[in-house]
Amino acid sequence: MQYRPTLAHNNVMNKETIERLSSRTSQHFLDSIAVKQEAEKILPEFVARGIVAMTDCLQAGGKIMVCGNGGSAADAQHFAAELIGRFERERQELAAIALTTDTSILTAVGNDYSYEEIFSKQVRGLGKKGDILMGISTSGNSKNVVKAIEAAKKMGMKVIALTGNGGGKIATLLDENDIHLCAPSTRTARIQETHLVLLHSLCDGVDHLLLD
Ligand SMILES: O=C(CO)[C@@H](O)[C@H](O)[C@H](O)[C@H](O)COP(=O)(O)O
Ligand SMILES: [Zn+2]
Repeated sequence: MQYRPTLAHNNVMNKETIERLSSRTSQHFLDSIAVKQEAEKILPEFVARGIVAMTDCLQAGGKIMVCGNGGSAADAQHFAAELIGRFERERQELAAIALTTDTSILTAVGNDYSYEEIFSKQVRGLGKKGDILMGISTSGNSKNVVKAIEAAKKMGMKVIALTGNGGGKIATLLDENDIHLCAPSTRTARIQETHLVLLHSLCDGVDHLLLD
């Protein structure tokens, strides 16, 4: 593929290009704000239910397992890090594990079974009744997250699902014991940006219940 010459290549500060790129960035901010404003109308009560469920689980000696693909794998790790480490305040370590990080497990299960099984086998191996599985999928359709949720529900675990796009297949797997946080957008980037606010709200709420 041949790249078009850019500002850097011809070293000319092209005003029209800067304006066009600035305008695209402004639009990203505006679109992100709009989705978050819509989410603020519908999701806080469900986030509150998620906070109570997580705090109950942790106080009873349970743990939170988190999975997702791509940007959502990064979100899973980000969230587990804030529970094990800290969010905004010092507190005890909270039992959380991202199922996206052990490359030996991921490659062995992906290679020997299938990519669809990479999270579900960890859920069956590490999970127990009373734990929570958090599945993050912007489409709601990633098969490895779907299978992890199916495995968790079979084991009597509560599920917190962060989705978008109407919830996809994942929406059909959840019941009244579970918590569904569905970002009101069909665009992956916007959904991911909303998920980050949801994850930080969950951290904040757990800290509030534990510390205040
Ligand atoms: O971050 C992005 C796009 O913004 C991508 O890496 C994205 O996470 C990947 O395409 C994922 O495989 C999408 O999976 P999902 O969110 O639909 O479950
Ligand atoms: Zn992304």
